[in-house]
Amino acid sequence: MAKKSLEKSKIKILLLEGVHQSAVDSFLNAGYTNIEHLATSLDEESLIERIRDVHFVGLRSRTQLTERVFAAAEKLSAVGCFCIGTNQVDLEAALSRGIPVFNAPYSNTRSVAELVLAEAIMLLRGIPEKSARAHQGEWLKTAKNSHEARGKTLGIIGYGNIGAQLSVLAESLGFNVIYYDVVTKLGMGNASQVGSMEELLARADIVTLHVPDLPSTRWLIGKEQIALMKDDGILINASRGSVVVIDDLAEGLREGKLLGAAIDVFPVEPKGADEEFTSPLRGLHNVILTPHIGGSTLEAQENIGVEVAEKLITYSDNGTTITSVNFPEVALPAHPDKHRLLHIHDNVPGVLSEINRVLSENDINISGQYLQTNEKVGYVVVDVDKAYGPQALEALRQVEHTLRLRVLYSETSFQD
Ligand SMILES: NC(=O)c1ccc[n+]([C@@H]2O[C@H](COP(=O)([O-])OP(=O)(O)OC[C@H]3O[C@@H](n4cnc5c(N)ncnc54)[C@H](O)[C@@H]3O)[C@@H](O)[C@H]2O)c1
Ligand SMILES: O=C(O)[C@H](O)COP(=O)(O)O
Repeated sequence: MAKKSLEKSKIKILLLEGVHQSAVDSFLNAGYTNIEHLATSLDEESLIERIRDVHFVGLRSRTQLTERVFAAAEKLSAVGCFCIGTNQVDLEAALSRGIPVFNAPYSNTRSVAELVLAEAIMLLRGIPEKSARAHQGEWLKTAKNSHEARGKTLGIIGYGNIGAQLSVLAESLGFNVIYYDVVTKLGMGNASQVGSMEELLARADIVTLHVPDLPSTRWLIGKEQIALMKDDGILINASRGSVVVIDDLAEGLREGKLLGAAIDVFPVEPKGADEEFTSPLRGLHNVILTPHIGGSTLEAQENIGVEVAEKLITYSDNGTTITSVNFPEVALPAHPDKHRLLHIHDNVPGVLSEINRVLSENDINISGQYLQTNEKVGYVVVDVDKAYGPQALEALRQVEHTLRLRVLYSETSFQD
């Protein structure tokens, strides 16, 4: 009887944090029907219980995939972050188990850029305070501390996908744009790169942060950096809560050094809608506080749902790891009527020749082969003629340094 891959209906997919329905629809359209779709995140213990028989997990920025969670996730094949950031996932723990992690690096950049631009204008006009007072029946009609955006300098720290998109939108409104990045980057439009963060802090009327969460960006902006900013400067952070020392920012605002701030991400964020949000910034004038919604637009979420689901489906169906954030990137064109072996191993010399020795000893003809490695892991995709016995697969599993072997039988797809 012809060998069959695990039926798609048996491949279990767990989607957390209200991942958009577009992801569910993509899986269903591709034949994957065993989907659990939760509106919330799960804490570590609950996740450990729920993830044991899960093949693919999808999450957003709140769910922590720790070493303990990966240790419990015996069947986990791949992770989809339905967002940009992947700092919530222990990427090393995933890699050491041969599990690729995917994300959506572009789908919500526009949403963040638009929000930041809107906040910059609101803060330049003192709208948060004026609006709050009006709600209380007061009429704060004054031009004091109110400024046009035109001609102001917007300083972008981190000129990646979001920073660069923001740069274009901001210039079209009349901002002068300067940016600081650890990498030398060509500016969009007339934006110009400055040589140091200190220079940017000193020159910008509004400083906005768009760096990833890295050891080098932890607490990047604290007392010392705020002191370097212009008097009446404005700080916006929609990157990660670990980038700004929030107590120092609160002090800068209370003392009147800064005119205002807009903060979307916090060092500690509530785990759900029923947990109180606490922050030293609560109650301060001219401060916009938002609950980590920079990328939360229907447009972005719908696009992210499709983008990441497709990456997981493609990996499940044919082993493609292109755009994975932690894995060697491999895409081998399909060879009709061949079986596909996906061999994931520690990146040490000699594994590929050992795999080929096993294939040769078992008289298995290779139709196509592609190997990619990163510092830790090697990933080889081999398309082979169908005739071989179970002992060949077992021998491949026994190759020293093997982390994982998957077989995609040509009739359908996927096996363990
Ligand atoms: N608030 C939200 O809802 C929301 C939504 C999307 C993304 N984000 C966050 O926004 C951030 C930026 O996202 P992106 O897609 O633009 O990332 P990106 O990777 O495209 O760009 C990040 C840039 O920061 C630069 N950088 C790294 N370290 C730096 C440092 N110490 N100083 C200056 N520059 C540095 C990099 O070189 C890169 O150009 C990420 O932290 C992401 O998680 C938040
Ligand atoms: O990394 C991201 O894309 C943002 O932080 C958005 O995360 P979210 O999907 O949890 O809103």
